[in-house]
Amino acid sequence: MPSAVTMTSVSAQAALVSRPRSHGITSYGVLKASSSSVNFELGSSFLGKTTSLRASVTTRVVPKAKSAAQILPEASYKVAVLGAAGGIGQPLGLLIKMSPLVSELRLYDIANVKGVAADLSHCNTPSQVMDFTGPAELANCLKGVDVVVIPAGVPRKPGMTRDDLFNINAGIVKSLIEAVADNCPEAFIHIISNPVNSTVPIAAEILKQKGVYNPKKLFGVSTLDVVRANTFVAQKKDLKLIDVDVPVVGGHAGITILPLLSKTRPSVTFTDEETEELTKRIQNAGTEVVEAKAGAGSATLSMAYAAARFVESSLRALAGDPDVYECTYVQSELTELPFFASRVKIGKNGVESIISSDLEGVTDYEAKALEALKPELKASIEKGIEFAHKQQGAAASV
Ligand SMILES: NC(=O)C1=CN([C@@H]2O[C@H](COP(=O)(O)OP(=O)(O)OC[C@H]3O[C@@H](n4cnc5c(N)ncnc54)[C@H](O)[C@@H]3O)[C@@H](O)[C@H]2O)C=CC1
Ligand SMILES: O=C([O-])CC(=O)C(=O)O
Repeated sequence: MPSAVTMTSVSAQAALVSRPRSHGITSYGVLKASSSSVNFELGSSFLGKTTSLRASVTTRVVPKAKSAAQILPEASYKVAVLGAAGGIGQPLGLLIKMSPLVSELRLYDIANVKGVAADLSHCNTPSQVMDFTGPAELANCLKGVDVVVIPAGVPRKPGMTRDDLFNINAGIVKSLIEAVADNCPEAFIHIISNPVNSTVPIAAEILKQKGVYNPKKLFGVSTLDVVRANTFVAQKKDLKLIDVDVPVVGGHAGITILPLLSKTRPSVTFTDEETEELTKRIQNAGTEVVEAKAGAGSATLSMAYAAARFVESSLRALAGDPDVYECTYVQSELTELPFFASRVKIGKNGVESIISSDLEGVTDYEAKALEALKPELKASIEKGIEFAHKQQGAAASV
C-alpha cells in the first residue's frame, strides 16, 4: 500500500518560499532557466541568494499585474517521479522536495522506493512524500498529478550508444505511459529515459492509441544539453555562468545534439576551432560521464539538476508565469521532422509556441550540422513509432 509521511511546518515553508519583488511567481532561483525575456528579481531562494536574471530572447513580454493570490502562490502542485529509486530519481526527488511550489511528491519504482521516501520525508520542506511500489500501486501514484517525470530505465555502460538502450527502455516507457494515459492524461509528461529521440515518439503513439495525446504536454527532457552548453561556454569564455544561455536544438544523442553557439546570450564570438571543440564536447558530454563512471552508469546528478530545473519551469508555467522558455524535444513543425528539440514557450496548457528565431540566420557550420543530424533523428523517430505500432498490432492479435 502507498504510505504517506507527512511533514508540515509553517516555518519551513516560510524559510523556503521566496518573495519575488517584481514578479508573482515563487521559485528557487538557481534552477531557473536564464532564457526568460524579462528581468526577474527573485527574493531569497533556498540557498539564501538573490538572483537577477537577464533577458535573453528577442520577444519582450511585459508581465501583467498579479492578483493577491498570484503574488503569494501556495505549494499546490503534485509531482510524480517514475523510477524514483534510481541514480537520477533519488537526487531528483531531493531537488523537487526543495521546491516551494510542490504539495505532494509521489515516488514510484519497482523496488527500493520506501526507503527513499522515508529518507526524503524528513526534510522540513512543504511537500508530503508518498511512495508507491510496483504496477499494482502505479494508478494511485498517478491520479491527480500535475507533472509526471520519467527517469525509469537502464543507463548506458562504456561502449554503448543511447540507442543500445532501446530494447529495454522502449517497453518500460510504453507501460508507464499507458498508466499515465489511464490515470492522469492531463498532466505534463517529462521523458528522461533514453533514447529520448525514440522514447518520446513512442509515448506520443501510445497516448494516441489511448485517445488522449496532447502534443503540448509531452516533453523530452533535453535540458541537460543546455546546462552543459552554458557551463562549457561560460568556462571557455570566462563569462558569469548565470548570464549564459545557449539554445540546443535537434535531439538528444550524439550529432543530433546541436548547440547553436552563434545564438549564445550574451552575444559572444567563437573561432572556428572553438566552435568545433565546444560543439563536440557538448555532443559527447554524456559519454564523457559514462566513461568516467566506468560501468557504474551515466549522468545522474547533473541530470537530476537539469530535470529539476525543467520541473520548476513547468510549475512556474502552471502557476501563471507568462515568461517561461526552455529547450525541449517536442512534436514540432520547425523542420520536416515530426519531433525536434528547440526553445519553446511554456504556459498553463503546455507548449504555447515554438521559437523559430533560433534557427534563423545560423552560421554555415550550424546549417550543415542541422542537415547532417536529420537522417539519424528521423530514423530514431521512425524506430519509436514502428515499435509502438508493432506493440499495438501484437496486442490486437492476442
Ligand atoms: N534525458 C537525458 O538527458 C538523460 C537520460 N538518462 C537516462 O535516464 C534513465 C535512468 O538513468 P539512471 O537513473 O541513471 O538509471 P538507474 O538504473 O540508476 O535507475 C533507473 C530506475 O528505474 C527503475 N525502473 C526500471 N524499470 C522500471 C519500471 N518499469 N517502472 C518504474 N521504474 C523502473 C529502476 O528500478 C531504477 O530504480 C536511463 O535510460 C538513462 O539513459 C540519463 C541521463 C541523462
Ligand atoms: O549519456 C547517457 O547515456 C545519458 C545521457 O543521456 C546524458 O548524459 O546526456
